[in-house]
Amino acid sequence: MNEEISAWIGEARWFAGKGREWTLTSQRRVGELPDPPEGLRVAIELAEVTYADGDTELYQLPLASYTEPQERLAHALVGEWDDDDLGRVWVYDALHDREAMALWLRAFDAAANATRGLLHFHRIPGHELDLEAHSTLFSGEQSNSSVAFGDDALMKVFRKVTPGVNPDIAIHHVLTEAGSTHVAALYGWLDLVDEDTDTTIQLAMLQQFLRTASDGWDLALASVRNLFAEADLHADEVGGDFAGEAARLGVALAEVHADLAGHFPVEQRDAAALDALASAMEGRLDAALQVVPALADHEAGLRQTFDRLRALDGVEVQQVHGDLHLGQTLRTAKGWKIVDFEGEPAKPLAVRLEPDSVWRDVAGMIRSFDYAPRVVALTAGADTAEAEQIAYRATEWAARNRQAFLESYSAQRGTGLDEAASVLLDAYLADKVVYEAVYEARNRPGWLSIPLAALGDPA
Ligand SMILES: Nc1ncnc2c1ncn2[C@@H]1O[C@H](COP(=O)(O)OP(=O)(O)O)[C@@H](O)[C@H]1O
Ligand SMILES: O=P(O)(O)O[C@H]1O[C@H](CO)[C@@H](O[C@H]2O[C@H](CO)[C@@H](O)[C@H](O)[C@H]2O)[C@H](O)[C@H]1O
Repeated sequence: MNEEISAWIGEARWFAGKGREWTLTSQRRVGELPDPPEGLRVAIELAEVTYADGDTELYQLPLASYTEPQERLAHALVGEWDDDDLGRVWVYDALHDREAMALWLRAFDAAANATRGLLHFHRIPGHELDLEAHSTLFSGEQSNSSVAFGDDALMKVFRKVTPGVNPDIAIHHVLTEAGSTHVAALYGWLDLVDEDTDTTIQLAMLQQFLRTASDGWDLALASVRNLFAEADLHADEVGGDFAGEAARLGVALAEVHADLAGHFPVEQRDAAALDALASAMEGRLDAALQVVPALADHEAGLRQTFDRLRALDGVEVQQVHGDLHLGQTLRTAKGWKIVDFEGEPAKPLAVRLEPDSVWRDVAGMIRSFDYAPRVVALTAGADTAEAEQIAYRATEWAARNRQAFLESYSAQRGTGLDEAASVLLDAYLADKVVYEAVYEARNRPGWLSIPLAALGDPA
């Protein structure tokens, strides 16, 4: 059984340890969903993975064990073994299984704030769940697993879990209660509460499903393709101009930042904190240079950018998104929504809840405005003459949308981009480019030229 579970984890999209040496060091059942039909058990298990260097990670595995094989779930089979209680069982990834997901939804609905053993189901009043809705598991490269229930609700099951507050739930909770129009409303969440060890692990989040929304990244790519198809026109002249949307995104982000500032602590950090921030950025550059040697051509300029932080007196910090890019935005008929407030998955939970500068989020979005035209240009396959023209237009598209976004963000916030803010923004932009260079080298080497191009010509 352990080998089958290990093989399945190793292949899973959400497993963060691909390419590293690891073993499954423990697995425990922490709860079962109530009222299953005869011949089915839906259990939530936690699997501990230990890496060769001693690091450990905990993964959530919701498993549906049937006493009969289920042909319809053949694609989601984890394994087949003898179980102490049920005898021979066929075990499937429960998220693919409509029967199992219906039980999960009913458990959320059963009673406000019900407790089932260690599992605590929390509900926010005000929305009646559609219990007849069929579940559909989202496909795609995601860190977690999301399941839609008809067009009513979306449940995100966190895969890599750690004790403590999950920022995605905490932030959605606060913004929902604040009546923010820029997030999908939170309907509920599931905690695993271990009173013996006094720890809580947040396992899942149930929220409004934005069924008709379009992904911001896809919309941006469509706009760029429109521009590239019109050889003689400029970004402001083609039908698919994105600047209006970029401006609306700026307003949405400023409003979200204002709501977050109203409900989480806002702190003033001194010059020593800025020194530490600059050192952290330099440290990330040092590590990145080992992975992407081409960064060495830009090292001096990057170090100067980080160093400029040390000349500032202080910085205001607050709760931010932490990992913002166009792929975390959804355009609905009613405006832009921002999703996935989990922060950078690679960072520990406690760090992700630490306040940061709003300019980190602004930098994240600006990087996306640079990526979109360059991604289209990379796949355009143009000859040399055309490539020059396309590169020019890519720069034009990025600059136009960056400006529209920044202007509307600053206007909504009521503060312009003063000198201190420019220094911060430049540092966060540089830090993100360094992060992206490593990300692309590891995950999409064909796209490494995108962050490198953002650093300009080598010094
Ligand atoms: N409330 C929602 N309604 C519809 N789609 C959503 C909603 N929230 C997120 N999504 C989409 O689901 C996918 C995964 O969401 P995300 O929060 O980024 O998950 P992950 O943590 O797994 O990266 C993304 O494509 C996102 O656009
Ligand atoms: O969505 P995640 O939190 O998993 O973020 C990671 O993957 C992103 C890619 O999907 C990556 O974003 C980079 O590529 C995007 C285009 O695919 C681009 O819009 C972003 O600006 C760029 O940073 C992100 O960096 C990484 O953390």
